[in-house]
Amino acid sequence: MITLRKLTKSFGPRVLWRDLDLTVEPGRMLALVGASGSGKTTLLNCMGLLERPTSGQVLFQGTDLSSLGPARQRRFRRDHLGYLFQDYALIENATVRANLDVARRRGARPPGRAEALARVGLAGREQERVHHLSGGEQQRVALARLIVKRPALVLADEPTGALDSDNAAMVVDTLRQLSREGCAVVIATHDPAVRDACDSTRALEARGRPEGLGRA
Ligand SMILES: Nc1ncnc2c1ncn2[C@@H]1O[C@H](COP(=O)(O)OP(=O)(O)OP(=O)(O)O)[C@@H](O)[C@H]1O
Repeated sequence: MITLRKLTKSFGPRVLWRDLDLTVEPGRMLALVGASGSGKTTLLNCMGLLERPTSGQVLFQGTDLSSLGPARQRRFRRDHLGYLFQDYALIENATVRANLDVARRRGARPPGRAEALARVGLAGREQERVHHLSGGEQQRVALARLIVKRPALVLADEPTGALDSDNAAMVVDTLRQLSREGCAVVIATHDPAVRDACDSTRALEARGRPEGLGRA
């Protein structure tokens, strides 16, 4: 379970969000929505410890992640966190197999590589180089990487933004399957179909101007 407590993020005088409280339980999918620039990516990055909030806490299974030292933060990312991006974020000049092996944890239980690839419709494609695959196939590799990793928390940033409807449905179905297996899933999205497939929605407000300046 991940809990945000009174989380605030500012860039200079500009407050993106203030005193945000949020909990995502295992087995649940949350859609983060809001206008472009409302801070969805920044919020995911704070949850994934890629960025520091200005104030507040990010609690994972009761531990305040922002209070951990760099080594324990790295371990959290390695052991518990899975990311899914619009641009796939794979090692492009490596094989499908190598991309999955990076994620697989030592001593991990099945599903293994072959089963994960079968689940995303890429059975037998282990030896292919990622840069030879289509965009939709690359996102399927990224999904297979999540399946072999089985993270407790998946943060997905516009994961269907560049995909056709079949591949988008594969993304939603796979994230739903991961949530059924106990994962907490947070998806930043502009896609109403993805939002509707989630259990709940959190809308971030667009706050274009520095606080205290009022409306034009
Ligand atoms: N390091 C930074 N320094 C200053 N401003 C930043 C920084 N990172 C993000 N921002 C600003 O914060 C705002 C929120 O950005 P963010 O990418 O989180 O929005 P978003 O809701 O994900 O947008 P989109 O839907 O277009 O992806 C933007 O105006 C962006 O320019």
